Amino acid sequence: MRLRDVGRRYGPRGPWVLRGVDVELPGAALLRVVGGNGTGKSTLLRLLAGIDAPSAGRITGRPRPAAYVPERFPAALPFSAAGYLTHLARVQGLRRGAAKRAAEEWLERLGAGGYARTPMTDLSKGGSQKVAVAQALLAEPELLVLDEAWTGLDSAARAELDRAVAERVAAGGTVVFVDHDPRRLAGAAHGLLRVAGGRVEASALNGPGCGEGTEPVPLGPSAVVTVSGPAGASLPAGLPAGLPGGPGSTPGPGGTLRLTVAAPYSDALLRALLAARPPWHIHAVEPAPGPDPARGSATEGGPHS
Ligand SMILES: Nc1ncnc2c1ncn2[C@@H]1O[C@H](COP(=O)(O)OP(=O)(O)OP(=O)(O)O)[C@@H](O)[C@H]1O
Repeated sequence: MRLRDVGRRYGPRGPWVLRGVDVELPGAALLRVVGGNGTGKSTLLRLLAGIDAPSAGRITGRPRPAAYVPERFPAALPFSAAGYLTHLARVQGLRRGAAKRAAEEWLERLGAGGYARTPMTDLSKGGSQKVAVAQALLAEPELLVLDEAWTGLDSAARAELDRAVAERVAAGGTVVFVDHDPRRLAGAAHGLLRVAGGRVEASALNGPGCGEGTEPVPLGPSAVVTVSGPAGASLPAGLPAGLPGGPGSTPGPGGTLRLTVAAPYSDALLRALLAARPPWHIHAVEPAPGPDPARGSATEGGPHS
């Protein structure tokens, strides 16, 4: 997806909020948008999601389907939570049965199954935020745009949204998010979009071309996955490209490789390794060692397959 000389202002004589924005967003990437208050982060997200059109310039190659969780979700809708999501899934092209199942599955995953039949107008702020998140995940979007989507969710639902984000990226999608908490998905993002003075500056966080000072600080918990490759694979050069979470690798015992990844990415990383042809052999998945190096393995055992 490419933004070329994009500008946005509200009203024909309004001040330019964004101007001359020229960035390209990669696939299979998690991108964090940062910037001071009122600099235009939400404006940029609405342009990316296609909710607003640019006042100048062009946006091309938007992945489809695209989905968006707005900062403020209109909760006063004449539906139950499940009714609303089923309706949206139908609009997105799912058949009646599949739409109902997708709605129920996402409400369950987010811990909102108990109020699936509750009218939207009666939902708590947290309940309505779960519906806001569920509506964006129904159609397995290739582009997912999240504006403070974790705000108002309980910790289990926040962790579920982290997992859903990792799944979208593992499936080759682009996820762009803003969050006031700098620890949100810290260590997992592949790039930064910094909004300042009406401009947007993109920088890579993992992989080649990392700018100095833009390395992610791994504040969140990490997992270590010990693997060995298919026979004859050279380590780590033989690792499949574009692994979820951009894991770091260090040599492990007995010719194995230890991959360190932000915890929300561990399931997606395991799936990607097992889905590789030929598949990789998983020896252990354990929390990254804390300050105590004597801490043992959590799930040392045989291969997962
Ligand atoms: N619908 C609108 N009509 C008029 N002006 C708007 C509208 N939406 C945003 N703006 C203005 O555009 C500027 C950027 O707002 P935006 O919400 O995009 O910034 P932000 O960085 O997301 O802010 P915050 O950090 O407070 O969430 C602000 O001056 C805001 O007042």
